[in-house]
Amino acid sequence: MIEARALTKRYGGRTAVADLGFTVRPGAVTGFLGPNGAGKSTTMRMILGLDAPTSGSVTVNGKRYADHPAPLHEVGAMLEARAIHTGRSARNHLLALAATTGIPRRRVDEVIDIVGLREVARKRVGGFSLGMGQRLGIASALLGDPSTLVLDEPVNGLDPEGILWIRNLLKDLVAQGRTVLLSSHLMSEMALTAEHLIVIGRGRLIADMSVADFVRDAAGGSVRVRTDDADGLRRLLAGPDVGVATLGGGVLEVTGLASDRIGRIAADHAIALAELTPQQPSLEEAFMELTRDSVEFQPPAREPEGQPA
Ligand SMILES: Nc1ncnc2c1ncn2[C@@H]1O[C@H](COP(=O)(O)OP(=O)(O)OP(=O)(O)O)[C@@H](O)[C@H]1O
Repeated sequence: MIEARALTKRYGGRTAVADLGFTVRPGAVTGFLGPNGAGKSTTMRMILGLDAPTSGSVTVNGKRYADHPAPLHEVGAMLEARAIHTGRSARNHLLALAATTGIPRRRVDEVIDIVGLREVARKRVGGFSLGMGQRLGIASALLGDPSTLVLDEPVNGLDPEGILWIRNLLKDLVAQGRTVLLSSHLMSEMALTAEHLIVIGRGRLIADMSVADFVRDAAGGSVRVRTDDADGLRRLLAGPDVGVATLGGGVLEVTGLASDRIGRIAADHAIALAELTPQQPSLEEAFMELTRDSVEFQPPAREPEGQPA
């Protein structure tokens, strides 16, 4: 369990994290999302005691990281997957890490098996692919058998097979009752991996919700309708909460009415429809909409096309 309370970090005059409060619970993968520079890495560093909060607090299993007598048994982390001495074998790297933290040698072979590196465990890490490096990073995080895992962009640069592997591993880890916090800037990836989302922008909390709620909220799109009688249908659809944009070529874009209702109104008035297509915004678009006001650099706003005055 990770709990942040009024967590704030300032670097000089710059506020990286501002008054952040959230709880990451066991048993579900929690995605930590935000545009570049939102403060994800800073927050993760504070969880792991690598950076001190300017004010507020963040605890793992009820205590600050530094107050745990054996923190590696409480929380495992992967911040930079490739920051590993390249001359050593994967096994020797893990053995050295285990030796300095009082973890038994047999745990090294266990984690090597969990991450599927047994075949290459005696090879030099310098020759590892990005995917193998990520597996080794996760093996290091699991070494102390921690109840909480903090992973910064673990799927970055991985091929589809590697992404699927991490996704399944994380599901297994939370099924064992662990707490997993996983950062990403890709909503589409998160929707497949996480069950809960914490979204931040400019260091502040924007959303703390289930992925199911996010997907449901994102589904409020428009409906594209094509007909030879666009003007007639437009008049019939008009209403206080309905928006109808004429896109040309007999195409209307309707908001505020479901497609089945539009089809029924057209049928009742004998208007033939050539097309009736609900337009769902992608999760990525919904995420960008949610964080729109908090991205650091924005392109100039575009005027919507064909919008009636
Ligand atoms: N050591 C530092 N000194 C000064 N400013 C910093 C430092 N670390 C981070 N920042 C600033 O704090 C803000 C948050 O950065 P952070 O790296 O936590 O964001 P992020 O969400 O992890 O972004 P990204 O997805 O790009 O990694 C940024 O504006 C960044 O420039």
